[in-house]
This record gives sequence, structure tokens and C-alpha cells, in this order.
Amino acid sequence: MLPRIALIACGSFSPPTPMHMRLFEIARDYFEIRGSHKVVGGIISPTHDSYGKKGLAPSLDRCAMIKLAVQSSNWIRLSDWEVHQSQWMRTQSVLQHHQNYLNNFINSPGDGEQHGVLPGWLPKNLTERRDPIKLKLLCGADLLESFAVPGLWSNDDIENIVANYGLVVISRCGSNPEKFIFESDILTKHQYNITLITNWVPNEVSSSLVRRLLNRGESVKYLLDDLVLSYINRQGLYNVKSKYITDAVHPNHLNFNHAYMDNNKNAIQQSNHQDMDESDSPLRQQSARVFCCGETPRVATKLLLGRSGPGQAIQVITVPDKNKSNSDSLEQTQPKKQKIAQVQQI
Ligand SMILES: Nc1ncnc2c1ncn2[C@@H]1O[C@H](COP(=O)(O)OP(=O)(O)OP(=O)(O)O)[C@@H](O)[C@H]1O
Ligand SMILES: NC(=O)c1ccc[n+]([C@@H]2O[C@H](COP(=O)(O)O)[C@@H](O)[C@H]2O)c1
Repeated sequence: MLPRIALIACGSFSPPTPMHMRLFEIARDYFEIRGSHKVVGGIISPTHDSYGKKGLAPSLDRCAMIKLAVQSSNWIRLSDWEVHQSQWMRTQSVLQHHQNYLNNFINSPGDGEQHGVLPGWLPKNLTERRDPIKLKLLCGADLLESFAVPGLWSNDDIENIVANYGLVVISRCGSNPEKFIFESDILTKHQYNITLITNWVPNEVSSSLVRRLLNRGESVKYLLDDLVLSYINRQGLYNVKSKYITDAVHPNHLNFNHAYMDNNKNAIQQSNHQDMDESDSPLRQQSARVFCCGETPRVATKLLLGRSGPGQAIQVITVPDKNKSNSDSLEQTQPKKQKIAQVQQI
């Protein structure tokens, strides 16, 4: 009997891309081909609106898009618990909530079912066995590297996540997770609980690149699920210049969202649509930073207290290659290579 695990990915998902779903498939293959674990479920947990990252669509829309994106999956599900909280939740609290729920459910399976209140993210057939299910945080290597952004993650949270849950990290161009772990005392201490997986079929599509193309009126077809793209067009998200974009699917595919909105109309705080494009970000110098998780960042509290949301500490900056013309620089850039932390001094 293989030990059971469930994978949870936390992020903005604004919008969800096929690569977000691939993370789950890659991770499940890894564990199952090695015969080390049984992956019982995949959970996508979008962050709260007050995370405040530029380009964050309202959570109602992000949840709807995720639902559409996982429609063809029989094991990846949306958890909208985070977005229904009254404020942004730290990732360790998100893990704790889902792990507690799994534990309670396995120990007293009848409880939730009797009341008909099982959350949609709960994997199926959990009660076939009574052994525990360990929840692991699934992420791309850039999220791991965001641990080094001063003030964004506390050392206690990092240690709690890596020691008590575990990380499953998928490689991403421009990231070097092995080196990153080596440079961190906390991560090195708990490296037995970190699974690094090489994605041999990398795809550098990112939500921010999709937003940029949409904002410029360029096609994103085949970069996004057709249903998600259609939803974006219909809802007018990301300043989409719709005249250039093919409406790929029929509107009745969007019925889901009406149902979702009806069920949640009182629960989700809609935030105002913002200017969604990062392409107007001024080019900033990349800063190399020697990092050790054991360090206490000097600006930590200042940064979190001084901003309306922690997501504002992160921006995606696309640095054009000096040797390329402007027109081809977009294809040449590796977005996550240029995902650098902008620590804005208050
Ligand atoms: N192409 C990719 N390869 C590997 N991991 C990815 C990729 N795209 C997203 N991820 C991972 O998916 C998770 C959720 O990411 P997030 O919502 O920030 O998406 P993103 O595409 O990186 O967004 P943005 O471009 O807005 O920063 C993170 O753990 C991130 O590392
Ligand atoms: N201290 C923390 O727990 C902490 C800090 C920053 C981001 N996060 C989470 O990590 C994810 C990052 O998402 P993005 O890569 O889209 O910024 C989000 O789910 C966010 O809530 C958690």
C-alpha cells in the first residue's frame, strides 16, 4: 500500500494556463512511476483578492476560469476556500485548513456527507482506506525562489510548510532550485521533504505573458484553454482588445459561471478591474541577491505593513535581450528568468 498524498497549488491563476494543470500531471507521473506514493487528488487554491498583485482578476472570475480549465480533468479540482476568507491567507494557513479537513474527513467520514456540505475540492474515494493523506504544496521553481523576497514569507512559515507538509517543485527556465536549496539553511535542513522534479517538456507560458498579449490585442489561442479564453472575452477581463480575438467556443459553455455566480453572489468580494498589463512596468535593474532563509530580512515588517497586499512585492519584468530587435524580444525572453522581486522601500 503506497502512502497517499494530495497536491495543492497556491497562486494567482490570473488567468489559469495549461501549464498550471501540467504541474499536476507531471508531479503525479513522477510519484506514480517511481511507485513511491499514491496521488489521490489535486487542488488549485487561488489567492484572495487582497493579495494585491498587479493583474489579479476578481476572484469570482479566477474561480470560474479555473473551473472551466479543470473541466476535462477527473482529479484536479478548485478550492475556493481561500477566496472566501475575509482577508488574504498565508500559504501555511491554507495548507493547514485543507490538511485538517482531510484528517477529519478520513477519521469521521460520515460527518460531512450527512450534512451534504462536502467541499468541491475534496478528492473522491478517500474513504476506501483509513490511512492518512499528506498534503504537499505543488509549485514551480519560481515560487520556491520567492521565499527569498524580503518580507514576503516568514522563516517560521517556510519551515512549517517544508517540515510539516513538504514541497513538490517543478523546474522552470531561469530557476535553479538545487542551488537555491543549498543556499538556504532551512530548506537544506528539510530537503528530505522537498521533491524536485525536472519538467522535460518545459513551456514558458505564464499568466502575465497571456495578460500582456491580450492587452495588446494579440492572439492567445492555443496558449489558453478555449473555454477560459472565451470566458475572458465575454467578461472583458485583462483589458482584452476583443476585436482581434476569435471567440472559440459557444456561449453556452459559459453557463457554469452563471451557476457559480448564483451560488456565490454573497460570498465573494468583487474587486475593481484594474489596469491588467505589466508591460508598462518601467524597466528595472535586475538585482542579484545572496539569499539564506536563515537570514532575517531587514525590511520584512515594513514591506508587509506598507503595502495593501503582499503580492505587490512581486512583479514580472521582461528584460529585452540587447542583441534582439524589439519585435522578437517577446519570444526570446524567459518570463520566469526575469521574474524578480521588486522590493519597494517605503
Ligand atoms: N510555465 C510554468 N512552469 C512551471 N511552473 C509554473 C509555470 N507557470 C506557472 N507555474 C507555477 O504555477 C503556480 C501558480 O502560479 P501563478 O498563478 O503565479 O502563475 P504564473 O503564470 O507564474 O503567473 P504570473 O505570470 O502572473 O506570475 C506557481 O507555483 C508557479 O510557479
Ligand atoms: N507568506 C506567505 O504565506 C506567502 C507570501 C507570498 C505569497 N504567498 C502565496 O504564494 C502564491 C504566489 O502566487 P504568485 O506567484 O501569483 O504571486 C499565492 O498563493 C500567495 O498567496 C504566500
